[in-house]
Amino acid sequence: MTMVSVEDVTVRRGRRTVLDAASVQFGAGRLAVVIGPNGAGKSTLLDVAAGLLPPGTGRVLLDGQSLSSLSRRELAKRRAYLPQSPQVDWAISVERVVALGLTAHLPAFGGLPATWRERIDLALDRFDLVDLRDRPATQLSGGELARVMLARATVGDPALLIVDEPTAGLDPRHALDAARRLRTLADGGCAVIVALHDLDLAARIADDVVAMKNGRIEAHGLAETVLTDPILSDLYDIEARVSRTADGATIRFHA
Ligand SMILES: Nc1ncnc2c1ncn2[C@@H]1O[C@H](COP(=O)(O)OP(=O)(O)OP(=O)(O)O)[C@@H](O)[C@H]1O
Repeated sequence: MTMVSVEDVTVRRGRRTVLDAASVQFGAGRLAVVIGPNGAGKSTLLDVAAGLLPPGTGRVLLDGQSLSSLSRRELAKRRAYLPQSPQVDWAISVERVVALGLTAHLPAFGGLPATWRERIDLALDRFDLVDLRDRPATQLSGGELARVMLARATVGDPALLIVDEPTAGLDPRHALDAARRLRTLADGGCAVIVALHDLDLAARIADDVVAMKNGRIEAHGLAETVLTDPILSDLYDIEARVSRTADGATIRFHA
């Protein structure tokens, strides 16, 4: 079943068209990576798919229902969204930040049910945060905070997870680890949409790739059909060479 369907969506910012008649579908149990140069419109597409930016024209459906018809709580229960460079504005413990990811699922009043505590423990463990649970989130390194935000986004087991550059600032071990977690979530049935600049990582984890440039979707489909020399060379205006490896591909650019 298709989870998210972006249908002929155009978004304008001022006089500029930053998303131009974009149509693409994201399926349950699949991990789609959105690639493209700076300013291509990746974050705009993610914002539209997350229901955070209303399309100027066109529509976005989640399991056949228009996103604009869903209540904010219903949307928050079903999809999690993690923006590029998220911030924490005041001192709050790591554990509390992760617990915020459950807000839409919890009763509006009363204590935290025990089952949800287990979920928080699991999320902390998954992202290697157990030792940091009582630390103020304002006192973490950029990479530690990125892991906390991934834990928050995934603690409620969303059906749709949208993540903008989740590995920026992560060291190689934690970047690979975060990418594997996203892969595992997709394998468990979640529709995962990730914007990534790291194309080698994209080749490792993606089922599908959406290639964007100048607000347009230039190509989309199975990762191996999009991550090719001609498509990447056109996309980035620099010669690209893709070498297939056992667990994905290595992509090199030549000036
Ligand atoms: N709030 C805004 N007002 C006006 N223009 C904007 C706004 N946000 C984004 N844009 C423009 O829209 C275009 C697409 O931006 P977007 O953030 O979607 O690109 P991106 O592919 O995610 O880029 P990057 O790889 O640099 O994160 C860019 O040209 C950007 O300057």
